[in-house]
Amino acid sequence: MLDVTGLQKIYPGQQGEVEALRDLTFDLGEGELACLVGPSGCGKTTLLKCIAGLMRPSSGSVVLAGTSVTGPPPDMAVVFQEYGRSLFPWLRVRDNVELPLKEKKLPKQRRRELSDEALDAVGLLKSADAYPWQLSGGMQQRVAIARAIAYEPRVLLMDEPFAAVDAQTRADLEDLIRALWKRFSMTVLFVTHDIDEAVYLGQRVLVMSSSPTIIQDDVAIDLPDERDQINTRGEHRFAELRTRIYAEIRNASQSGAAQPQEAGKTH
Ligand SMILES: Nc1ncnc2c1ncn2[C@@H]1O[C@H](COP(=O)(O)OP(=O)(O)OP(=O)(O)O)[C@@H](O)[C@H]1O
Repeated sequence: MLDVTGLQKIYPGQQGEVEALRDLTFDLGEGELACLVGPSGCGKTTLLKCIAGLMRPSSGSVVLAGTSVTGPPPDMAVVFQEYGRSLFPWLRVRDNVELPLKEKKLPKQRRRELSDEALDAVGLLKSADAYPWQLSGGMQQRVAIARAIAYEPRVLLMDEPFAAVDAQTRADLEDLIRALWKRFSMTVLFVTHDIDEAVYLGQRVLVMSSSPTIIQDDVAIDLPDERDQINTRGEHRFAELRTRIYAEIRNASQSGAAQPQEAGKTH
């Protein structure tokens, strides 16, 4: 579904070049929910921008459903961390959600159906006529998620989307993402620096090394599919998985890039 092969990104700089990504290779199957974690500054955002077609890699390729990504693909949506900057304050909630659908040139009635369904799915149908600034941070992020879902993407990319909300809201949004992923059968790539969040959400966690970056490990999350904030996080297996990933990230931060794992290898 999504194939990333040999991805490298070098930024030019006044004090020399920065090799943000060295050699990233992995693939996501249709309908998979994978999380990507790594130490601060390892290139998570850079990778997501390359996958979303917002930035050209220096070498390597991103292929979505057999087509090379050279610009924003039509069936991909992205949710960024900064919901405050991603919503237009002068547009009501519904108009924010429908804006990309207008760009898709969908007729008015279809736009309304999709925005109703998406706002209902995130529990905000009653706030459709409010302005973003009248809503809490968590509600604004739900609007951004509704906007992404209404677009009916095959692939949803999320870049640390819950970093700026409080712990309880974050837990609710995590459960919302898993519910939406099941309901809309999307392929989801979720970037986070929070290891517990990655283990709780994902079917798979890709661990990035420190910069210059490779995929250091690809961990299958063999927890039951039905997840629950209290019971799942209390499971012995949850603790084992988080400890393993935590140790890898700490080692990566201390020692720099490690040798790459075989692409797609799981444990
Ligand atoms: N436009 C740019 N020009 C030069 N260097 C850049 C640019 N954008 C990012 N970098 C560098 O590339 C590396 C990766 O940055 P990136 O923002 O992708 O990492 P990140 O993992 O998302 O960071 P964080 O965890 O702090 O959000 C960093 O060393 C950063 O300084």
